[in-house]
Amino acid sequence: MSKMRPLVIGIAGGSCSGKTSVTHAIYDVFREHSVVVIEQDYYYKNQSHLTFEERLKTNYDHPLAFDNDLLLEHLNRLLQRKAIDKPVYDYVNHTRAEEVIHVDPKDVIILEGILVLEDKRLRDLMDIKLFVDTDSDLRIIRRIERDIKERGRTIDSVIDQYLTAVRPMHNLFIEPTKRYADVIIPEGGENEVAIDLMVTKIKTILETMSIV
Ligand SMILES: Nc1ncnc2c1ncn2[C@@H]1O[C@H](COP(=O)(O)OP(=O)(O)O)[C@@H](O)[C@H]1O
Ligand SMILES: Nc1ccn([C@@H]2O[C@H](COP(=O)(O)O)[C@@H](O)[C@H]2O)c(=O)n1
Repeated sequence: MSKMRPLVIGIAGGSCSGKTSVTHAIYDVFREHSVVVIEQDYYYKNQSHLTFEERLKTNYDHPLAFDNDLLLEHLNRLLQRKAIDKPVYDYVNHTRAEEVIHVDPKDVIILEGILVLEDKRLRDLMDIKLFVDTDSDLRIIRRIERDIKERGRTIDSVIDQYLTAVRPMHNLFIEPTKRYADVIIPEGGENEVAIDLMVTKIKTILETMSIV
C-alpha cells in the first residue's frame, strides 16, 4: 500500500441510474490494487429513536436525510490511512443496522450516492467526479422492480414515494449537481466505453502515484 494520499472518485446520479453498477465495474478492475467503496446510503441518519410509522414520513431524497458529518469524518480518516467502522443501512426498517463493517484504508476510495456531488465538503475531497445519467422512465421501472424485490415495498408505496419525494428532489437537488461532474456517463453500467475510459484514467493516476 502506498503512503500517498488515496485517490477519491465520486459517483453521483439519480436513484437506479446505475451508480452501483458503474462502481462495481470499476471496483472489479482495481480490487487487486486496494480499493474501498463507501455508499452514501449507508450514512442515512440513524432513526432508531423513531417509530416505524414516523420513519415512513422521512424524505430520503433530501440532503438533510444524510449524516454527511459522519461520512466526512470517515472519509478524512481513510485519507489519513486510518481504519473506519462503516455503518450498515437497513432499507426495510428505514434505519441504521446494529452491525458495522470494519474498513481498512485503501489506495482508492469510491464514494457513490445520489447526493455525493451536492455537498461541497464532499466534492472538495474528490479527484474524479462522475454523474451517471439515465432517463427517468428507465429509472422508475428499475426502482419498482428493485424496491419490491429487495426493499420490501409495495407498488403503491413506490409510486407514491416517487411522485412526492424522489422525482421532485431529483429535479431540485440531484440533477443540478451534473454541472460539477468531470464526466457524465449515460446508461450507467452498460456503458463499456465510458467505463474503459475511466479505468484508463484511474490507471494513469495510480501509475503517477507509483501504485500500479
Ligand atoms: N443497464 C441496465 N439495464 C437493466 N437494469 C439495470 C441496468 N443497470 C442497472 N440495472 C438494475 O437497476 C437497479 C438499480 O441499479 P444500480 O446500479 O443499483 O443503480 P443505483 O446504484 O444508481 O441505484 C438494479 O436492480 C440493477 O440490476
Ligand atoms: N429508508 C430509505 C432510504 C432510502 N430510500 C431511497 O433510496 C434511494 C437511494 O438509493 P439508490 O440505490 O436508489 O441510489 C433514494 O432515492 C431514497 O428514496 C428509501 O426508499 N428508503
